[in-house]
Amino acid sequence: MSTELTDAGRSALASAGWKVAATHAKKTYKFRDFVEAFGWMTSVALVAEKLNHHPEWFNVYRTVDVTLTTHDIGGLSELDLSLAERLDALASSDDG
Ligand SMILES: C[C@H](O)[C@H](O)[C@H]1CNC2=NC(N)=NC(=O)C2=N1
Repeated sequence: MSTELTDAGRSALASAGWKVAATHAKKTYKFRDFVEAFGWMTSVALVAEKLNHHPEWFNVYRTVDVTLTTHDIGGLSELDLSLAERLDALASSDDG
């Protein structure tokens, strides 16, 4: 069973630009074009498989809306914070 995210963890998500709600966190990523968006999603897919924790997302052209939540606790867990950190790191490594 995952552990519920602490208040400090919630603050960390908010500071990183995530919109934090009671049961989930959301962020919109915007890339240069569809290929960059989809490339990022492909990298994220491999990380998500490794973590066994997967984003809920919606892609239109160069925009990806992401929601993070942990089903087995019906809310945010430490796994969501770990995944968020990976998503942000992969998105900033796409900058150049
Ligand atoms: C059985 C398997 O461990 C679970 O379904 C995993 C897979 N990926 C998951 N991803 C997310 N975001 N939340 C989960 O609770 C979750 N659970």
